[in-house]
Amino acid sequence: MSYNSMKDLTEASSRVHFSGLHINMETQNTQIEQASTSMTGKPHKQPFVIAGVAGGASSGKKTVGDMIIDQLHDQRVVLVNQDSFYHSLTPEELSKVHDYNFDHPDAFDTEKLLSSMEMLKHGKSVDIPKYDFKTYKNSISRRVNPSDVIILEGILVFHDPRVRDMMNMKIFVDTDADVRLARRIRRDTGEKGREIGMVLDQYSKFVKPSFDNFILPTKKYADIIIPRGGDNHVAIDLIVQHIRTKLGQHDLCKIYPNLYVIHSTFQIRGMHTLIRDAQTTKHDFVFYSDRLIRLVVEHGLGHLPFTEKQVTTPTGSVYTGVDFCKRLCGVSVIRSGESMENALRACCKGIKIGKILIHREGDNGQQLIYEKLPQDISERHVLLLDPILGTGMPTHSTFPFLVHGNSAVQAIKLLLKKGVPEGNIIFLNLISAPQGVHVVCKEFPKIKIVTSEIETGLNQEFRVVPGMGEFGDRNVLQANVLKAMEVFQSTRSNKQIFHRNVMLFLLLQNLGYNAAICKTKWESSGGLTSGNYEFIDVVRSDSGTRYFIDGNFSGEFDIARETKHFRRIRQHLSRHGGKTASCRTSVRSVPSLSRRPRPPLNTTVAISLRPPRDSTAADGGCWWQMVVVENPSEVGKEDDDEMTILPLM
Ligand SMILES: Nc1ncnc2c1ncn2[C@@H]1O[C@H](COP(=O)(O)OP(=O)(O)O)[C@@H](O)[C@H]1O
Ligand SMILES: Nc1ccn([C@@H]2O[C@H](COP(=O)(O)O)[C@@H](O)[C@H]2O)c(=O)n1
Repeated sequence: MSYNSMKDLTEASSRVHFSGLHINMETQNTQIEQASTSMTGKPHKQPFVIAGVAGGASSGKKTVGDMIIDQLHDQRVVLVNQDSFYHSLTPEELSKVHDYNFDHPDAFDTEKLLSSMEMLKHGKSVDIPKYDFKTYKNSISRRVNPSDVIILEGILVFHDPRVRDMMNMKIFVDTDADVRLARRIRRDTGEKGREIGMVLDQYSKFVKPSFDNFILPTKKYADIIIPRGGDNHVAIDLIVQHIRTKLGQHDLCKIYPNLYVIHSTFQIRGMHTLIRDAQTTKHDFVFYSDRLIRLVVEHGLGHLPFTEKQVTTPTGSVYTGVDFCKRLCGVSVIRSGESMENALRACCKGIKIGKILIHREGDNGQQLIYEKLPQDISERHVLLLDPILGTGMPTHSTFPFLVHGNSAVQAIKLLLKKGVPEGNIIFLNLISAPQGVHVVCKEFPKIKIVTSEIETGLNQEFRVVPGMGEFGDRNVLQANVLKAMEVFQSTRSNKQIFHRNVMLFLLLQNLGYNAAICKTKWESSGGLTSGNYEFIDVVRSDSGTRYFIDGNFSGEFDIARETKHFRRIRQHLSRHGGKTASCRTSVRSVPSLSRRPRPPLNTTVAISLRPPRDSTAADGGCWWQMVVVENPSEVGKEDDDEMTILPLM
């Protein structure tokens, strides 16, 4: 299997991959062949398989090509014949046609063949000439559109190395010379209306010598040699199976044999759709991401070594099976990796799980690594857990500030330092960016990466796209808050007790968050009514990101007379947690709110929408007030997105 160059394949591998339903099109005798885009309307990706079929004239190349197309009836396949690229004969050549060698490489316009294949390979339609064996000319063309599989068939398709290198699969049809000659006589005297004497003359003068000199020597380039051509159904079945496998794989899997993307089904795509949707509820996010993680974990466990084991069944029969590998452990990269621990524990009862925390310190991006790993880790197989593989940048890279992805490289290096053999590490991701895959697979070729989807890439902020947001934040904190809410449901009516319980629960889980009850109180002044507000202030210990947890956030905004504007804000706040900035935006979307001073960047913001007693500032009945509480610990930080609001309805 080879792409034109490694660079081509690397580029292709960063693109969106889609495997799904395809339109079956007629591949011959049509003026327009194949649709240019898949049914999704997405841009065409590089064809996955360019199969070259070579062999002597009348060996059955076209027959084999047609049989492959027939079996790949649910895929978009196109057959291109090398015959289409025969040079048209000049009047002079035509006058001495018996002396013309049609079996010599120079008889073909190989440059045109190459450029046409390049076009198809890069997803562009191309006009391919039609050759007329009676007039010895190519006049009209047929439009061929790009497809997922391109089959190029012809006596000399393996001759030019540039054409050969475009092929992912090379097939040589090996049919006995006498069979080929018999078929040729029948074809040339019948279809082409030639004299038998002329056919035999051409055979001995050009066809046979060229076969021996140019065609047979290319047999060595073949990946598969098919004896008996179209009669060999087993060989054709195997070829079709291989093409199907390749079509279902991500391009990156072709570069890195240590990368495994779990087989995608519509069920899996459905779960991905749910967890990637920013509107998905916390419950659904946790539930479906957990289901997907279990699949990744199970797939990863499948890569562990096993020993054969026989057991006796209750019927007294002997069952020959396998025994799981016992010496294994999990290691989660804190914090997002912790969200995978439950799934691992569910699959491997009592498994030891270590932790690695890569902590960024200061603006120079200097990293500190904390670890708590099993003492005998060097003797274990390690399932390294991190749901998102992002940049994969190694340390001292151009982007020292990036912790995501970098953490993967750092964590692996630490495991190696602890004596874990590289081949004993299985890195489990839920989603992986191609950039991170390149870095990890290149630097650690013996590590296996198991993931459920490969992403399109990274955006300008080096975040994985399409991605699913900060996984750890969406999952670990939310999962624990949800758990706490469930546990302390009975105290929910008393907000003070409920908040204290949830706060203590979070602290006791040792999640790497600091939590405190935060109370704000304000006096009435300048049109604002006095009031107070309480929430749980959660701060991520490493990055300092703040979260604002309120057991009944939307309840704060319940008023008797809701207006359209008011409802819009309330819905926005109750649907999902938003960054401070988006919260401000929505507040600003109400005209009178926007006239109020914008809170400074270094403050914690509490927003209350209770009607001020003496207010005349009504937006069609919507009263509001905004309270800005200075947060001394945040002074100096100018990050607008430091605080995230997680309303819990
Ligand atoms: N296995 C086969 N048994 C009988 N006839 C065959 C077989 N394979 C091909 N043929 C016939 O031989 C001729 C040449 O086959 P084709 O597939 O066009 O060969 P090529 O493309 O190598 O020139 C065609 O008439 C075809 O029908
Ligand atoms: N005008 C022509 C052009 C080509 N040939 C013969 O066709 C054979 C290649 O076609 P296949 O379909 O069999 O691959 C080759 O052997 C040429 O001699 C011809 O006779 N006249």
